[in-house]
Order: sequence, then structure tokens, then C-alpha cells
Amino acid sequence: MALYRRIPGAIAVITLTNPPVNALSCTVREAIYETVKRATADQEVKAIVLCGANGKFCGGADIKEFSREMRGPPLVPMIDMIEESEKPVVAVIEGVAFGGGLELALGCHYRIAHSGAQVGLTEVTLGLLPAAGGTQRLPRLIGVPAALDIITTGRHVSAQEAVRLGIVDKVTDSSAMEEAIEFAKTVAGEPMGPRRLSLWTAACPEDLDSLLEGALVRIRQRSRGALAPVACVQAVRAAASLPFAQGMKKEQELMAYLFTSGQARAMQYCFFTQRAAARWTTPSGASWENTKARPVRQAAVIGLGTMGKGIAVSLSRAGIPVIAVETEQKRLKAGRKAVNSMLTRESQKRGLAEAHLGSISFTLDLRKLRDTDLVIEAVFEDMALKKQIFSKLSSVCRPDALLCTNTSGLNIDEIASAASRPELVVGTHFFAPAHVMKLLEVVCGPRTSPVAVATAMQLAKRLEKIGVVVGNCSGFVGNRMMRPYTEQAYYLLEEGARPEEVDLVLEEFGFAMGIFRVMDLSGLDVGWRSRKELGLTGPKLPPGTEARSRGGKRYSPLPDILCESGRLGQKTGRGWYLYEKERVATPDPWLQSFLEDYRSRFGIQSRRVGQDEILERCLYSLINEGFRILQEGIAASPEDIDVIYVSGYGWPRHRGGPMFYAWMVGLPKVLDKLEHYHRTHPDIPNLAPSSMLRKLVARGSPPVHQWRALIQQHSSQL
Ligand SMILES: CCCCCCCCCCCCC[C@H](O)CC(=O)SCCNC(=O)CCNC(=O)[C@H](O)C(C)(C)COP(=O)(O)OP(=O)(O)OC[C@H]1O[C@@H](n2cnc3c(N)ncnc32)[C@H](O)[C@@H]1OP(=O)(O)O
Repeated sequence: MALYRRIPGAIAVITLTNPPVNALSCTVREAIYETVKRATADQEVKAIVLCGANGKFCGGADIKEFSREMRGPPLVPMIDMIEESEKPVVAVIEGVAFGGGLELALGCHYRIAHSGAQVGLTEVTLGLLPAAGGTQRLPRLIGVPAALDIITTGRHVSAQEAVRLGIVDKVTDSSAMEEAIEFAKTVAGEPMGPRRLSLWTAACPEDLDSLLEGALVRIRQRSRGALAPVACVQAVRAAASLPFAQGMKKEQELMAYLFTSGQARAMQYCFFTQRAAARWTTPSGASWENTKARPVRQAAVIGLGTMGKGIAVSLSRAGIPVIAVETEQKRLKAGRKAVNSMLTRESQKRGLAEAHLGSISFTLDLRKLRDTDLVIEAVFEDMALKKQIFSKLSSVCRPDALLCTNTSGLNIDEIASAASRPELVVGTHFFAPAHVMKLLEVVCGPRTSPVAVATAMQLAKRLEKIGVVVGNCSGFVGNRMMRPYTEQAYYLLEEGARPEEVDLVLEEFGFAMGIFRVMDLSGLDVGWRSRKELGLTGPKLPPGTEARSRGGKRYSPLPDILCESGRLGQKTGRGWYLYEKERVATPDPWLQSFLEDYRSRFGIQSRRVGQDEILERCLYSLINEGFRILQEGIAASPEDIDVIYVSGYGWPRHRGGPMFYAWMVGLPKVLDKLEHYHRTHPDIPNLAPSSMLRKLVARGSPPVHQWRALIQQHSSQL
């Protein structure tokens, strides 16, 4: 709703009241109409102040209403009515003014912001565009180039930048409300015509076409295949070239097109699922609601390799004092230098005072950890080494200290078996670079206690990461699903495709990088080491093993051969691609002739592999593994899997996540294709459709949010 009160000085104050973010729901819009009409009709009122309750102006349109039938008064005429008011309307921007919230403020005649506030036209992140006049008013207010940037990226703009750009008229460190009231008194009675943005012309550079073309190039690089940012560019072009009314018409047309697109649905699904992941539950009845996290006042990180350094920086940035431990003086010194320079860059970038960072001390002595609340082990993926560390930690740390392991796939239970209190051992799988990537898989072993899960999830929140609780199995959720995906990519090369063809298909789907470019970037030796440990290649491989088969299943030795010949990816200048110029991947003629020799050596008839087959075999095998994960209870819900993929594996947000995508494609189609590919490749067991997928198809392919109920009938590893 919106509350109305009249205060001394002939001012009407209208307060949007719809916790938690004062979203513009049907009821709020009705109340704004009513209260603005009342204020304009009231002879005693000379100016109107519009604010939001609880220190937040407005989080925009109510996104939940987008999936229902639209009711109540629309936003556009409501904002027009405010702009047309003869009495000045002053918006008080505290907290946030996002999306429709900022559009509402742009309809007001003046905007006063608190210095801690943020504004933005964030619709593009939901697969939409600002359709309550934002694409037409903002360019008129601050010029086309700045508006184009804000509208196409959806970025949050600080109050300081907003005043510099001219989005707000004034910023204050004290009460924005009091400032606005005093200001409203000074402008009461002035003519409002010059303050109506719809009457302005957008300041436009001479080379408008090249500005817009440049924006489209950046959009293609950042989010290939996404419709919303492209529509945003078209709407801004309309603001630059058409009268306001025609621009508004264009804005509405583009919105109608986006609104009904699968992409908007996928991105709004991502918005809600990301928040839902924090509401974890386990079948034992433990949950975020009934389990209290332990306070973390001091933390430690063991191992200052790539992951350990990033984790230490994340902890410090959250204001948590850290003790960083290494085994050798030389490594400790190098780690300290790297961490300190990362922190300096961080504080410069974020404008953080050093005082806000948690202190980091560096030591070779594990005994210094006796008072830490939480330890994160981040050493090499070596089970024996990890067990040794957990055994030592049990003797030096406080008995109630939480012991976390940053393994990317080893058995948490086996690691916990080396600790004296296995219930306090939990997996915290960070993603590289750990101080940048948002995802944290919180891995729950069979003995992990609810309090350990709650503390790790609370830590994720403090580190501004998205924690997702998963069960214990090889590779957990994310890496386990990557295996069949990468394997299919190798098989496609064996059968006739080239790395650049596979990558192009995946990049056109929306991944920032295809799988072969990703492998070259992270180093081919990472997978090689783990295949050697598993005895799939290298010295542990039993003599006489067939080159292209392991345990009766198809196996591709292609990546092993590349590694044996020293092609480890970008760091060696060659891998699946050639890197003559740093980081620029070019198709390598050597690889092409190597693949031809390989095929003739193994009697493989090379064929032209179509784009549909590349996409389907890569994605559907990954999705099929997702269904197995659900069936085994390794993930609590399909939504959790999708959050993992969107926030940790570069799955395009406008495709919602693998499980949502499967549903959008149609589960019967996914099943049908998997059956087909499994018939043609019976030696690839992970192409055999999972029984969970069959069950969902048999139940009429219910929407994703209904799958959890069906999954609960299965076992759970959580
Ligand atoms: C043929 C058909 C033609 C169709 C034409 C249709 C025309 C329709 C006309 C529409 C007019 C367009 C209007 C406008 O341009 C569109 C919009 O405004 S879209 C919304 C834009 N707003 C945003 O993107 C902001 C989203 N929210 C946030 O970024 C953050 O929530 C926040 C505001 C920064 C606050 O962050 P936090 O404090 O961290 O809190 P949470 O994020 O955890 O949120 C708390 C709680 O609130 C829920 N929530 C947040 N924002 C909204 C919202 N806008 N609507 C509904 N609910 C919201 C969030 O889900 C959390 O809920 P919980 O998880 O706790 O249940």
C-alpha cells in the first residue's frame, strides 16, 4: 500500500509500504494513484514528497506478478499522472531505486538521494527492459551514452555517481527525507513544465550509429544470444530519434516481445532460485530455519596455492581475520606477496579502506590455529595429504572448530574419518578465482552435522557468495555433471568434429567459452592428473588395456595423448588450439592432421557432425547426469542444480540452468534424443536416459518447481 499524511509546511508525504523492498504490486499501484490524486486535489497541499518505508525507496515492479494475470492500474499512466502534476513531486531515494522504482522517481520532478543509496534500471537482468518510460526518460535526463550503458548492463549506480550523471538532484549524508521536505517547500508554486522529462530532448552524439553498434558488439561478447540487451539498444535508439510518445510506443512493443519470451521466464526463474538456495533443508528435518550457525570470528586457510590465496582474500574482504598457513618458507613468502597485492587491488577497486579488511597473518606453524573458529584446507587434491592435515587439525584446533575442505570432488566422508570430530567436517568447494566466483558448493558428508552446514552457508552469505548444499559423491554436483559433457566433446572429435566446431555451437548457445577453450584455459593437466589417479591412464593402467575402452565402456585417450606430447593448453602455447599470441586461440592445423591420423589408426570413419548433434549430445548427457543426481538425492532440487550451473559454470542465465532448459526444450524430446543417441552409442552408458527423466515424462512433464515432491520419494544423500 501507500500511506498518506499531511505535514506542516503544506506538504503531503506518500510512503510506499510493501516489505521487504516496496515492490510496485497491484495494491501499491492502486494506492499511489489514490494518494497522488488526493494530494493534487487538496488545496492545502503545495508540494508532494514520495518515499519508501524502512529506508528503501522501491525495488521496482513486483516480479511475482509477471507470472500471473496482470491486475490493477498499469505503471505507465500512473507515472505520467505524477509527471503531469502541477504541484512538485520530490522522490526521496533511500536504499534502492531499481527498475520500476527508478522509473517512478524519473516521473517525479526532483530526486533527493541518501549517500548510501543505489539506483539502476535492472530489468535487463530479468530478461526485460525498463518499460515504464525508463528507456525514454533516462536518455533525456543524462544523455544517450550514459543511459545506454546503464540500461543495457542493469548495473547498480551509487548515489555519488548518480548525482554526477544528473540522475538525482542532490545527495545527502544526513536524512534524505528531511532534506526533501525542506527542498519541496522551496519549489512549491514553481511551474513544473521544465521538470517534465517527457518534454526534453535526449542529448545525442553525432556518431549515434557507431555508439549503438559498439554496444551491440559488447553485448554479443558478454551475453551472446540474449534478447533483452539488444532490445534495450533498440529502445534507446528510439529515445534518441523519436518524439516521446512514439518512443514509448516502441518501448511497449519491445517489452511485449521480451515479456512473452522464454528468456525472460528463465532469468526471472534464476532470480528466485538463487534466493531459494539459501533456504536449505535436509531430509532429517534440519534446515536454515531451525539450525543456528556458529559465529566465525577468526578463520584459517591451509595452503596458499591459487585456491587458498583467493579464499584468504575473500575472507579478509568480509572483515574476517585470517591466519594463512604454508609448509615452506619460500611458498609462504610468495603467498604473502600475492595475497597482499590482491588485497591492495581489491581495496582500490572497491574503494574499501584497509581498515574494513580482516587482517591476514602468515605462518608455518599449525599450532597458531588453536583459537580459530573455522579452518579451510586448500591443499592439492591428494587424499593422503588431506587426511594427514585433518588428523593434525583435530589435535591443534579447539574441539568445536569447524573443519572445511576445499576439495573439488574427493570423498568428504573419507577426509572426515581422519578427524576426531567428523560431524564438524564439511566440504566448501570454491570456484577459481575464489575471490571472484560467486558459487560455493557446501558439501554435506553422511556424518556432517546440521550446525556445520548452517555455519558454512552463513559463511557463504558473509563472503557474498551463493551457497548451495549438496551431497557427497565424486565431483559433487557441478563437476560430476561436467564429466559426461566433456566426454561427449572428445567423442565428437573422434567421430569427425573439430574443436572449433564444437566450441562454436556451445558459444552460440550462450556459453562465454566452448569446452575446448575452457580446458585450454584451466590446463589439460588438471584432468590428466585425476585420470591417472583413477588408473584410467598412466602407470596405474593395467597392461593390455584397450586404448578406447575402460571397464567395457567407451573411453577417449585423446586428451591423455595431448598431455603426453606436452600440449597442456594456454600455458604451453598449445592444447586443443594454438596460442601464438597470448590468449588468442587459433585452430591448429597440427591438431587437424593428428585427429585424422588418430581416426585412421583406430579405423574410425570420419563423418560430418551436425550442429544439432553437437549441442544435444553435449547438453543432454550433462542434463541426464543431473537427473541421476536428483534421483540419488545428491542435490535437493533441480533449482539447486540450476543455481550451481548459472553461478559457477557459465551456463547462460537466459537459458535458466540445465534442468530448466530441459523442461523448456520438452522432457519428452530430451528423453527421445537420449534414447536415440544411446541406441547409436551403446558403449556410452551415461547416454542411457535416467529413470528420473522417464518418470517425469510418464507424469506428463510437470514444471520444474513440482519435481521436488517427486524426488522426495527417493533416497537422499543430504
Ligand atoms: C502480451 C503481453 C504484453 C505484456 C506487457 C507487459 C507489460 C508489463 C508492464 C510492466 C512495466 C515494467 C515495469 C518495470 O520496468 C519492470 C521492473 O521493475 S522489473 C523489477 C526490477 N527490479 C529489480 O530488478 C530489483 C530486484 N531486486 C533486487 O535486486 C534485490 O532484491 C534488492 C532490491 C537489491 C534487495 O536485495 P536484498 O536486500 O539482498 O534482498 P533480496 O534480494 O533477498 O530480496 C528480499 C526479498 O524480496 C524479494 N524481491 C526483491 N525484489 C523484488 C521485486 N521487484 N518483486 C518481487 N519480489 C522482490 C526477493 O525475492 C526476496 O524474497 P524472498 O526470497 O525473501 O521471498
